Amino acid sequence: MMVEEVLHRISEQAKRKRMSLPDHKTKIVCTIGPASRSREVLVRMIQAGMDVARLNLSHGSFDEHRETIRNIRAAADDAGLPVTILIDLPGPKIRIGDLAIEPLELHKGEVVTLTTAPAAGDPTRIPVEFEQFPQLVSEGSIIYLSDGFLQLRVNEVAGSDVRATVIVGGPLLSRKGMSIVGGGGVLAVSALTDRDRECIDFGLGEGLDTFSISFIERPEDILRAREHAARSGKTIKVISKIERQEALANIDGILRETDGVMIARGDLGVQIPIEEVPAVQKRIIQKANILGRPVITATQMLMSMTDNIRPTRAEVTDVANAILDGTDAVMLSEETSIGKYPVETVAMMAKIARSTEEKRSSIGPGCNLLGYFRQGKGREKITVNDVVSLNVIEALDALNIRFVLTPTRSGITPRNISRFKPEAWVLAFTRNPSTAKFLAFSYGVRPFLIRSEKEYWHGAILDAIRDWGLIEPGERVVLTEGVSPGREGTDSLIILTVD
Ligand SMILES: Nc1ncnc2c1ncn2[C@@H]1O[C@H](COP(=O)(O)OP(=O)(O)OP(=O)(O)O)[C@@H](O)[C@H]1O
Ligand SMILES: CC(=O)C(=O)O
Ligand SMILES: [K+]
Ligand SMILES: [Mg+2]
Repeated sequence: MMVEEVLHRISEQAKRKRMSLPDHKTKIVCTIGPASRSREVLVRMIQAGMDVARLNLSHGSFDEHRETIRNIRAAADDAGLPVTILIDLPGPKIRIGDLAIEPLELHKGEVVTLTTAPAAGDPTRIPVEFEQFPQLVSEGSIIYLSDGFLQLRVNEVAGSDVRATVIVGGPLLSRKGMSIVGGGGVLAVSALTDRDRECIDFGLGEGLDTFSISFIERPEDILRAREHAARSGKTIKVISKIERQEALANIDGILRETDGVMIARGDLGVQIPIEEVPAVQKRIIQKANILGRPVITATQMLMSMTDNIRPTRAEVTDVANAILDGTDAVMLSEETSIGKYPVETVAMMAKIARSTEEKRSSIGPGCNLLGYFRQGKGREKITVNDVVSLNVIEALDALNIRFVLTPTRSGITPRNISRFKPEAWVLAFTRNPSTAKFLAFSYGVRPFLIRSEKEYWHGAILDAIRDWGLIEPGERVVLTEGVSPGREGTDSLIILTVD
């Protein structure tokens, strides 16, 4: 009965369309906003390759996001493809409020007033949604707006008003972020704010369990989020957004505690010298790969496609380089939330990913992860699971195998294989919906939800993939399994020839 049940479930997933896998393995995360929240656009984005829909709770109301969540679920059903929803928490970011006229054009040399007093309707005053703001700046402070695209220099502080001269002008939109350099004020707010807790409750209420925490400082910030969810009896998956200096100083502890990590280059590029971003990106990707944590490279990847149908060469190269560095996922922000070409941008991402992945082996690995584990430091701390994943990679290469089948509870086994960025697909079979959802962030992993007991998995899984037409008769596949009694996790691999 168990076997029938699993077959029924898997074939249900496959029946909608004859099972096919994408032509690329890099996962694509898209920020959903006014340009993309309709069911119709979402279906096309999913078909173009969107794996994860990101809702940035810094923007929009709970009601709006609730409707967007409904649309995403309906669109995923329409497309017959899985989509994971990521809730991005606002964090302690100082933002400007809603502008009376949008965009507000700031001109070089002009003097503007930023104010924490109600400024509604007065187009000459820019509201700031942070009461202590005037205390954080003083004459000479530099204020960066909108990820540093706009710059102001403070002339004077008068009560709740701050007057500043525009050094670098341009269009300003509502609710853009602000970053202050110089001024003596210290921003002493925890990475997990009260608003973040409300947003976690909102997400849990919508049946979601994957959250990204903005401006994480240290591992304790992750624990606070986990504890908050635990009060409602829930377990959550946390993606730590690395976007400030303190997080870089604590990166090893953060990576150990977190489920996944995002290189949030928008804020990071203002919080640290911008020229250090490329090296930081490579270092975080390497560390995340070693620990088998999925890593997302985010912000400005195809920025010019917000307005144009074609990206720049530099942007295409940036996406390709992040993939060669070993990123699991790439993310789109403005491009899909407010851009003119959300669907085309996703399709472009997918095209760059396919082409880059095809050439990865001839270009050579960005970081030598295999070497790390086979000699040097990785050798000392090696686990049984590490050894199994290394043996899987060896078998895939030596025998030219196209599929690894991994029954999994926590997702560790497919993630540990995926971190080597193999050419084979990792098909992960799990009974845990949360595990299946979170594997959407891992390179080259396709999760399937099953209901059967472990003993019945092998036959059922093989039957199902044969039915899908993914595997040719006579083809070899790798299957991982846990056989040690009383020990959790994978400790064995089998090389099976499909009849
Ligand atoms: N739900 C939304 N409603 C309206 N506009 C949105 C929404 N989500 C995103 N946007 C727009 O897209 C822009 C880019 O999105 P993004 O998620 O990068 O935000 P951000 O303001 O840079 O903040 P963060 O640092 O948290 O990412 C936002 O600044 C905003 O203008
Ligand atoms: C994504 C994000 O928060 C950033 O790039 O700053
Ligand atoms: K955010
Ligand atoms: Mg940010």
